[in-house]
Amino acid sequence: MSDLTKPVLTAIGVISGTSMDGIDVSVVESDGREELRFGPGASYPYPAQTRSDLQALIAEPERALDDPLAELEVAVTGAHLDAVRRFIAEQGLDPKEIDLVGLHGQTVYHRPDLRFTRQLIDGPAVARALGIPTIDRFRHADIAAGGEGAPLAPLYHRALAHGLEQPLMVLNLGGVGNITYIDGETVIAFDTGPASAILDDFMLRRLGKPFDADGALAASGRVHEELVSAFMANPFFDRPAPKSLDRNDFHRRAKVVEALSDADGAATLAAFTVESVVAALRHVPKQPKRWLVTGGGRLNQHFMTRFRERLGVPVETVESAGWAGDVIEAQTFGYLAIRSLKGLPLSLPGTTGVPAPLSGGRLNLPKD
Ligand SMILES: Nc1ncnc2c1ncn2[C@@H]1O[C@H](COP(=O)(O)OP(=O)(O)OP(=O)(O)O)[C@@H](O)[C@H]1O
Ligand SMILES: CC(=O)N[C@H]1[C@@H]2OC[C@@H](O2)[C@@H](O)[C@@H]1O[C@H](C)C(=O)O
Repeated sequence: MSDLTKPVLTAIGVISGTSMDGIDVSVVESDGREELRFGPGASYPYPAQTRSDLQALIAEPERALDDPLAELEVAVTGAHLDAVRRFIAEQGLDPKEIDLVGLHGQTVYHRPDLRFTRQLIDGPAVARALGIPTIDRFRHADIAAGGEGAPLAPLYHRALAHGLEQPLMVLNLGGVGNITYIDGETVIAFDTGPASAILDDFMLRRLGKPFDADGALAASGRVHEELVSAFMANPFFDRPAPKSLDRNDFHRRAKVVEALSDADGAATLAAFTVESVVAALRHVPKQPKRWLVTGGGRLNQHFMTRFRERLGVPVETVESAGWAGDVIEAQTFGYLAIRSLKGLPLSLPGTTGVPAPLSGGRLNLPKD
């Protein structure tokens, strides 16, 4: 095992996001503060059976409250282990040079109001199998302290944004949307509302497709403005930050588009997402000078066009700042693993609502 007390560590970060499209893996080198270099990243799909078992669980996620989900956790952990092994082999990395692996795991149910969050991953098993220390359970300490437990990417966004013009808004369009507002020492973050997940579920239901490629269907439809207004009347959008969401929080309400055509339904759901992002401006002190968009939703041209029309300041993908949009979340959990090991905060009052800056994560040594 390497010397974990050295100032700069090399970590592999691993996450499977709420859209469950696969496992993202990336490598970062950092002192846990501003010093930051990132290497390659890659994504590995779940085995089909694991993915469909996860999808079945997500349809009734409250099961996670009293079911240990042991079998599914073994499958998810195995898929993570395979992904890390493949990544190390494909990238020609020397396992001895990897100090730490940060394992976010697969979120299956997130209910901060119940002080409950569940990510499937067995960090100790991965540490033993790889012979490398791992960090898992990134959200637990935050939730236990009364925080939202999410989003956790903001402190990584702050490190990336060092030296860029501010105030800067980073928007992650994953299954759920979340923003990080960065203005010097001020960091404000929260989940904005639905993003890709409601549109993905609609596409699957209506057309058997996993998502609306490039936003083409949404762009071809007509927005049902009354439904958008009714949706935006939800008190969530006025609720001050911090706030976080479960993947399925808006699904029942989004079913109101059921009577619309495929194109109009997609256009209306996309408009929900766009308006919920615009509503984020209610909860930040200044107008951002620039928005940088990450997450799979940045590839949806329709979203990007509508944001540019609605936000009135430059809106670009994170690639325009040299960041790697496909693996930024994996990098996040590599960086946060290093911070966890050093006892540095993973969340702040402005990012998750914890009473004071708080560290977290569980360290699993290979020989425990
Ligand atoms: N070419 C594309 N056109 C339109 N949408 C796309 C495209 N590629 C990906 N997406 C959208 O991005 C989604 C995946 O985004 P991402 O990988 O950021 O989600 P995630 O990391 O699982 O979510 P979260 O951040 O909520 O955990 C897909 O489900 C799809 O909706
Ligand atoms: C509980 C959970 O897994 N939340 C995810 C999800 O996906 C996007 C948004 O909702 C964000 O809150 C979070 O992920 C990112 C990586 C975060 O913690 O910053």
